[in-house]
Amino acid sequence: MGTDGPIVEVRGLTKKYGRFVALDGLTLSVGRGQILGFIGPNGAGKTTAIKILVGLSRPTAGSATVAGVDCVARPRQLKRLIGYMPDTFGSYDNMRVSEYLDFFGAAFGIPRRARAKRIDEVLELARCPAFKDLFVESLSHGMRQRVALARTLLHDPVALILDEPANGLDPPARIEMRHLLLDLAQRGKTLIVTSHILPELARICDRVAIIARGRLRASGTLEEVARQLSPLRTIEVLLTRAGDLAKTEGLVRGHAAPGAEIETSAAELAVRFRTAKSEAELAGLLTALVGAGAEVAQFREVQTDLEEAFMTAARAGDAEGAAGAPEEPS
Ligand SMILES: Nc1ncnc2c1ncn2[C@@H]1O[C@H](COP(=O)(O)OP(=O)(O)OP(=O)(O)O)[C@@H](O)[C@H]1O
Repeated sequence: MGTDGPIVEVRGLTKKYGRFVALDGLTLSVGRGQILGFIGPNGAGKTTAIKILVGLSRPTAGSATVAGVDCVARPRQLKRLIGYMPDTFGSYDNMRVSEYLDFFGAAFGIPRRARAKRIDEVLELARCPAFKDLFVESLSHGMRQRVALARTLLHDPVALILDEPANGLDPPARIEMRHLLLDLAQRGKTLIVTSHILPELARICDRVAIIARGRLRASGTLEEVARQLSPLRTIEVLLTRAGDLAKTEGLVRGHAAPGAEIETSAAELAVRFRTAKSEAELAGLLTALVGAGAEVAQFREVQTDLEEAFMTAARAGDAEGAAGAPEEPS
């Protein structure tokens, strides 16, 4: 996956509303078949960036391309390459799902004959062929999300931008949506997905980009992002005997930097600590523990979760704002 060079490429993208900078030099790229989780607190600039990518807004500076096509200079060509699923469905009374998709297919300029076939294909892709003859207004929220996804696929775009696709879905519908998105990536689609349900994103994304106050705070795999936001990682030592806890804590304290956070849990038979030490130094600690007779069941790094990375990035944005970033317009 992701071997053909970037499909979506954003360089130095900046958007100002008057003196207010909503997006400040955003640079990122997403490869073919990759899923990028695009996250940030409310007002971070996600929608601003998405609007530029789908050709609905012009940047103040910088550039954005999809499959090499400039999002500003060539909006007609761009619309064929990109599928955008906003977080609202709209209201469509007295319309069956097939008519709804036919309406959008026509808007995309798909000839009538091809349209009928394409509607069956996208309903298959969105795993909802049984919805075809139902009235749109009778669909549940989860069913609508699948129909919206089918609509997004009608013109066979190379890249999909999905705004909060899992929002408001119950757990089974969320799992179904997750499988659908992974399936589309497998088929070579490039996906940019925003979500406030962070554990959900962590399960499907190859990479994440975190923005706050218009600026990119961290990007890469979840592990890389965690590292960019904090050089410290959490190591957990699990023991088999309570009698080894004090000895383990002592050795960890000797190894860690002065004043380092060390937490010992008798209930879990665990010692956890935050450290910036190298792999070789950690291997040395493990050797010392075993040499001292501690029975170590596990010695491992505890992964930072996306929620924690998100909060760190948001706090960095807030601290910067408090230090004098421009105020929002009234
Ligand atoms: N047309 C506009 N005029 C002035 N300011 C705007 C305009 N559109 C957006 N903004 C401001 O730009 C900032 C970024 O907004 P944006 O909608 O991109 O955030 P977001 O990350 O999508 O937030 P959310 O998660 O709440 O949807 C906000 O402070 C917003 O008030």
